[in-house]
Amino acid sequence: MVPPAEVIKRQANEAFKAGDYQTATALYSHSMSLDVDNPLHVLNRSMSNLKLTNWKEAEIDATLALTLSKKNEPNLQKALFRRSRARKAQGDLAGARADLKGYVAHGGSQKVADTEALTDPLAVDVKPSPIPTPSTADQAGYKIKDTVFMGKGAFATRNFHRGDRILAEKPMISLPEPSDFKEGYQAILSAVERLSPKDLLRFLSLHNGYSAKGGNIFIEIYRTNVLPDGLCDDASRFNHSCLPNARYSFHGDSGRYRIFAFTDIAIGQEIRVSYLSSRNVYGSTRDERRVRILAKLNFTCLCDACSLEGVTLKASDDRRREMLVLWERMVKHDPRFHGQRVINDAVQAIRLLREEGYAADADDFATDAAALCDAL
Ligand SMILES: C[S@@+](CC[C@H](N)C(=O)[O-])C[C@H]1O[C@@H](n2cnc3c(N)ncnc32)[C@H](O)[C@@H]1O
Repeated sequence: MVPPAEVIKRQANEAFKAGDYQTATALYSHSMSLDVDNPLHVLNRSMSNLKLTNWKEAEIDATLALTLSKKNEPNLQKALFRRSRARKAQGDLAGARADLKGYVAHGGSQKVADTEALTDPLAVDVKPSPIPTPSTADQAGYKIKDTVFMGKGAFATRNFHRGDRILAEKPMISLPEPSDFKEGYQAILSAVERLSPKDLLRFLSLHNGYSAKGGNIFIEIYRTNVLPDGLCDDASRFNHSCLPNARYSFHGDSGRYRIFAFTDIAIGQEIRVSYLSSRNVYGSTRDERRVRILAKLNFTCLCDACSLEGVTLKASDDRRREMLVLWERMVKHDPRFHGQRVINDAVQAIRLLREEGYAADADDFATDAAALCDAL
């Protein structure tokens, strides 16, 4: 298995070769953080910072590379050479000259040093990085930004009506649910290794909910953000709520994840989906949901329903307990004997869903009641 830091550095080098220095610099920052004692990451980042004319950052990177390189002569030469260019560009001519001297002392070419001393760093070929294309989010009517307690989340930038489609996004990684973990593990690593440098950077910027436990960063990020059949850039940013105002589903024909509004959603409101299947949400008490979410997803739910206390929490738990009983009774009803009772149960369940502020699944109860009555 190639260590994640190596995979990331390799893709950073690809971005660098393609002239995408922004992506390269950001990827080197990630690879450095995973392999802190290896000077190559920061040495390479000093070069991409030079390309971006980030002189101060390039100087700092080269200085760190010098410290980490110890007695590695080729690295020392490169670091001193790069730092001399960064220093010269900042007007520190004495510092730049001293670095070039050091470069020669560590085996660098005197002729190259003499030429460098005369070169104007601003005249060095600096290719502009490609202009970023607007993300799906900018066009769709939602914005990914910081929440108070849940990291980032998606917020409406226009009013949505119930039933509106909020997002349709092709997954960055599409993988069927693995049948066994070992096989899944390898498939995830291979899929991450195949990502383009830009997608790898997007992947690495996703939330990691498992980092405190160590392990492989690719697997951790994948586990935190995976939807039933893959992982998306934007869809994976929508937070969970036990009172969701939207839902996601995979649309096989277009190969896209789609998110639809369950309720009207006003500008500025956070759009939240449910990570659990419906009955596990509307049919469970706060404590049951917390246990399930912690075990399956490794976080403690802080949604509005889970943040209730005292009598309002008890009322919510009671409603959800009753909804589960109604649901279980409905599926067990024999329509030949219990036609009216089925309808009463469906009406009561829908009333409880409304009281709870749970916008989904009323149609499930209604459809089941209709199907049972039809069988009478
Ligand atoms: C798929 S990510 C969602 C986007 C994430 N908030 C981010 O910053 O990118 C899942 C993570 O978001 C946070 N999260 C989502 N819903 C939450 C909730 N209801 N309560 C607390 N944290 C939540 C948890 O840290 C979880 O591991």
